[in-house]
Amino acid sequence: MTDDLSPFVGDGELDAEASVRPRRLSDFIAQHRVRDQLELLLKASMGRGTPPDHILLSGPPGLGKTTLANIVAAELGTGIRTTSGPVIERSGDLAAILTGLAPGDVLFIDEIHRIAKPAEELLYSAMEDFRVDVVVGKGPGATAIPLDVEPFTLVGATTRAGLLTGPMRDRFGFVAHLDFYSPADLDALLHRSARILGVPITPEGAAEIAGRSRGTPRIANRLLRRVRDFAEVRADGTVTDAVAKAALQVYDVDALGLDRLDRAVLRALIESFKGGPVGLSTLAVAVGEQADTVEEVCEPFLVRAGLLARTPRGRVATEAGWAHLGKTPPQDGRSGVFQGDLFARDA
Ligand SMILES: Nc1ncnc2c1ncn2[C@@H]1O[C@H](COP(=O)(O)OP(=O)(O)OP(=O)(O)O)[C@@H](O)[C@H]1O
Ligand SMILES: [Mg+2]
Repeated sequence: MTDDLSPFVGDGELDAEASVRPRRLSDFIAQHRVRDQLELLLKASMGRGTPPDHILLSGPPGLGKTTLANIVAAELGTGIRTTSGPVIERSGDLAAILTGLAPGDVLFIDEIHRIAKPAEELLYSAMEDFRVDVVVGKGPGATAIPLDVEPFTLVGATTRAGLLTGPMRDRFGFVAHLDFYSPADLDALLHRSARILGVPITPEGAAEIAGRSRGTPRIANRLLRRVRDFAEVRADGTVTDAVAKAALQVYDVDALGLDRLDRAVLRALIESFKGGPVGLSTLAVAVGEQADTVEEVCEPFLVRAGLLARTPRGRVATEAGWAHLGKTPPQDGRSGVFQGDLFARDA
C-alpha cells in the first residue's frame, strides 16, 4: 500500500506529528464520550488529591492514544515516564522504572499487550498495592525484597485489547476505546492543524481531505502536509477544493481514501470472482498479498466504507463496491451482490 494511507507512524514523521499534537483535553478533537469521562476522572482525583485509577486506552493506530496519555499527565500537572511493552524484557527493567517514579507520576506503557510475562506479574502488584518484590539471587538462596512504589497512574495503550490477559484488564479502573473519526470530526481537526502549520485552507479543501483520511487523524494530518506541498509548488499556497483534488490524485488517494491494494482487492473480487463469495486466502492470492495483510489492513476499511462484506460463505462485494468501480452488478440472480446480514462474519 502507499505509505500516505498507512495508519502507522512513518520513519521521521514523529517531529511533524509533534507540532500539531494537542497538549490539553480542550484541544483534543471529537471522541466526546471518552473526553467527558476522562475529564470527570481527572477532576475528581485532583479534588481528592490522589492519583486517578489506572487508565487503559485501546483502538486502532493513529487515533490518539499516545496523545491522550500525554494529556493525562498535562492535566494532572505531573511528570510522565514513557516506555513500551516490547522494550521491557526483564522484570528488573520494570522494577527500576517503577521505583524511580515520583509521587503522582503517570507511567505510560505503549503496546502493553506485548509486555513479557514476568514483568506483567510484577506490574500487577505495583498497580494494586504500590509495591514490588524484587528477587535477588538465584535458587534456594534467592530472597524477595519488597520495595515501595510511589502512588502512580498507569496509562496503558493497545491496538489489540483482545490480547490483554484478564488479570491485566481487571486492574484498570478506567477503560476507553477510541473509535474512527467521522469526516466532520476530521474536518475540524484539519482546520486546527492548518492553523498551527500556517496553511491557508478553504472549507471545501478541508472537507475534501477529511473524506479521504480513513477516519484517522494521523492520515488526515499527513495528507494535509502532502497537499500543502502541492499547493505551494503548483498553486498559490492555499488549499482549495481543486488543489486538494489535484494533489490527492497525484498521490494516488481516491475519493474514498482507498489506496492501490484496497482497489486491487475490490477489483479482484468483482472482476475475477463476479463479486464473490470468495474465501480470504483465494482473494489474497489473486492480489499477490499475504492473507493477513488483506484481512488486517484492507478489509476493516473496505467493510467500514460499505464496499465489502464478510459473510459465512466468504467475501462479497456490496452494491456500493460495484458502484465504486463504476460497474453494475449482474442481474442474473446468481451474482454475489451482497444483500444479506451486514454483520455476518467468517467463522
Ligand atoms: N483527537 C485528536 N485531536 C487532534 N489531533 C489528534 C487527535 N487524535 C490524534 N491526533 C493527531 O494524530 C496523530 C497520531 O496520534 P497518536 O500518536 O496519539 O496515535 P496513537 O493512537 O498513539 O497511534 P499508535 O497506535 O500508532 O501509537 C498525533 O500527532 C495527533 O496530532
Ligand atoms: Mg501511540
